[in-house]
Amino acid sequence: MTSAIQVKPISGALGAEIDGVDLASDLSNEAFDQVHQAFLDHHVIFFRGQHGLTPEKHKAFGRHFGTLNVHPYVKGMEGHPEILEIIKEPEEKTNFGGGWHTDMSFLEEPALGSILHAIEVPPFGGDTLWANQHLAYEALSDGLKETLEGLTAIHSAKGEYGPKGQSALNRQSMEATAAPDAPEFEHPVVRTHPETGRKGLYVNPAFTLRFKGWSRRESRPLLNYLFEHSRQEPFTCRFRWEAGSVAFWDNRSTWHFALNDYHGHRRHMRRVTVNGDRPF
Ligand SMILES: O=C(O)CCC(=O)C(=O)O
Ligand SMILES: [Fe+2]
Repeated sequence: MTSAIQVKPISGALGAEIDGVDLASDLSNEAFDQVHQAFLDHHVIFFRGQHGLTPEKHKAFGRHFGTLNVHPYVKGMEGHPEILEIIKEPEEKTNFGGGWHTDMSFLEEPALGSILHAIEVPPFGGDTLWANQHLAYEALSDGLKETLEGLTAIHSAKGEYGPKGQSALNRQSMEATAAPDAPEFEHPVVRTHPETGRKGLYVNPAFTLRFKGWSRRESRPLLNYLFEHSRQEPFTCRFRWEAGSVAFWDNRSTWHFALNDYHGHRRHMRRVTVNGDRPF
């Protein structure tokens, strides 16, 4: 049987739009395999016009890939604890996800992927950017690659969700709990993707605090170098949302950044987060 699914890359680095899939319908095994393969090949995939994706269907699609996460610090949607309502009201100044990060690297088993559904979008702005962390790793010198291979990093939510955090804490439209005592977890700096075997950088500006066995001050210069390196334009793509658009990204191989450039307008998204495994 031939399939109507089409995969159209949106940049040379990562990201592809998928045509011919209704995420609210029961996907055939063949369609599901194609979506999964596109996800692995392109690291973030986009679907347009998914107006029928109810909270139940959104969760059902996520469950194809793993169990669903209930965020430890941000309150979920009424009746759907696994769904985060990411809302910015017109008068709010800060936004959720407004700095480069990968979701939930502060857990022992960080998120595999996140599935974001646009409910209401501003007339301009509010785009999201992604950065391919395989490309970031591959662009490093052999010497630095070798050094980083031997390093472990400490991740925690205590900064972002602590007193000076940039996250959802100071926002009215999303209820977040302060977590100044959030636990620390160790992850390798160079992570091997569990499904493709490809290596990538796995540190990020939001949740990586320092290298294991190094002080914070010692870690800062090298971490800052990696943070600047990893966000370079040739590693990125940028997506323009419409109501009904869906993005499904791989948190094991990408960073993302939600632009906050639509003051005076409302933006409302819903996210389902798929649990992942322990990085190695
Ligand atoms: O609102 C967005 O575009 C992305 C926000 C974010 O970081 C997330 O949903 O994980
Ligand atoms: Fe995020």
